[in-house]
Amino acid sequence: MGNKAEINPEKELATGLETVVGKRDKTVARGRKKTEALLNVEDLSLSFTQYSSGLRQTELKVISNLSIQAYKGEILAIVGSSGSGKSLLAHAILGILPSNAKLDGKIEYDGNELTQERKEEMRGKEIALIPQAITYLDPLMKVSNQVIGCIEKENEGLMRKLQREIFQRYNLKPEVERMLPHELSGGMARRVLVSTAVISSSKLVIADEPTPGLDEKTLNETLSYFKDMADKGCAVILITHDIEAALKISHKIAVFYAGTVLEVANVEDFKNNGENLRHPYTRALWSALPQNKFQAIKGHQPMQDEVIDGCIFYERCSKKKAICSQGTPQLKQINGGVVRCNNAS
Ligand SMILES: Nc1ncnc2c1ncn2[C@@H]1O[C@H](COP(=O)(O)OP(=O)(O)OP(=O)(O)O)[C@@H](O)[C@H]1O
Ligand code: NI
Repeated sequence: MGNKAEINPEKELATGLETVVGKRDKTVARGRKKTEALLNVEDLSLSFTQYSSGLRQTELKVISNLSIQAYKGEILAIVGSSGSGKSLLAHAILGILPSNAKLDGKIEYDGNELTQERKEEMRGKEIALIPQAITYLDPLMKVSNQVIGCIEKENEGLMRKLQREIFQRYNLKPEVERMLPHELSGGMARRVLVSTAVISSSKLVIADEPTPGLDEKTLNETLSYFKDMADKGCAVILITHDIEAALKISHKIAVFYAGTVLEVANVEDFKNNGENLRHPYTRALWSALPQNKFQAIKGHQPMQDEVIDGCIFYERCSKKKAICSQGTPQLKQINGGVVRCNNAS
């Protein structure tokens, strides 16, 4: 990343792309507080309609009562076990769920409801997804054309210039422009995907597990791209299994479990002995970190078709009381974070 000081893509992007992309969202309500979230997800539920034998229709609930916020200039990490609903949340925000999905609750962007129409309008422009795999790119289209996306002829020159600057910044040599996706190495592919988000001048960037299998150097490099985006004023959502990586760059950590959020903690809460963490599951994740001796907890996340009356973590919780088996605990604000636990105070 030795070229960083010579070019200033942020400035280029801020000026150039206003002209190119043209219509930015002008629906921002005036006089809103600066602290308002760029993305506000409230009480989101998601289920899939499924047909079993004899055309019997069933609803499989995969996300329930899920609330999170993302703020400009901040990185929100989303962690949690496999199947806890992390990718589906990203797909719900981008409006790319399959047709048998039923979504309830509120998704607001910049103070206004994010309808399916608005999601489609903003996808790849105002809101970008950095997918996990290069398979999301068209295998038959040159890399540079995919990074630039669909643009009007008169803007092509400016976009090519921006693309070259961004490639240079991310250490992608000029010949990469003419390559097809299968010609890229794993690291190059990741940088191409990041470039797609950067050139889009998106304000909300969602990265879905961008780091698995990376060596230490490439991992840190990838993390630094997200930090750059947040420093530039973007709201970044980083979906990851790698809590240690998340702790390096994030401001807040949302802990997902079986389709809901059990805690949103500040990164500082993970320091020292983790005693400021609010939920027993987050504390268990903390104990499972390598520096804390990988202590695991017994049991597994409930399956979607299991009916659970009380707290979703009840079976595995070491602090459970009788009340925890009856009804879902309310989401409480504690010490600058939120938690869904009867015992937290
Ligand atoms: N189209 C679908 N129909 C039915 N169930 C689905 C569908 N898509 C996803 N699911 C289920 O929803 C749950 C949440 O999936 P999701 O992909 O969001 O998990 P995740 O937290 O991203 O997991 P991972 O960490 O493994 O990527 C999973 O149990 C998955 O099997
Ligand atoms: Ni996923």
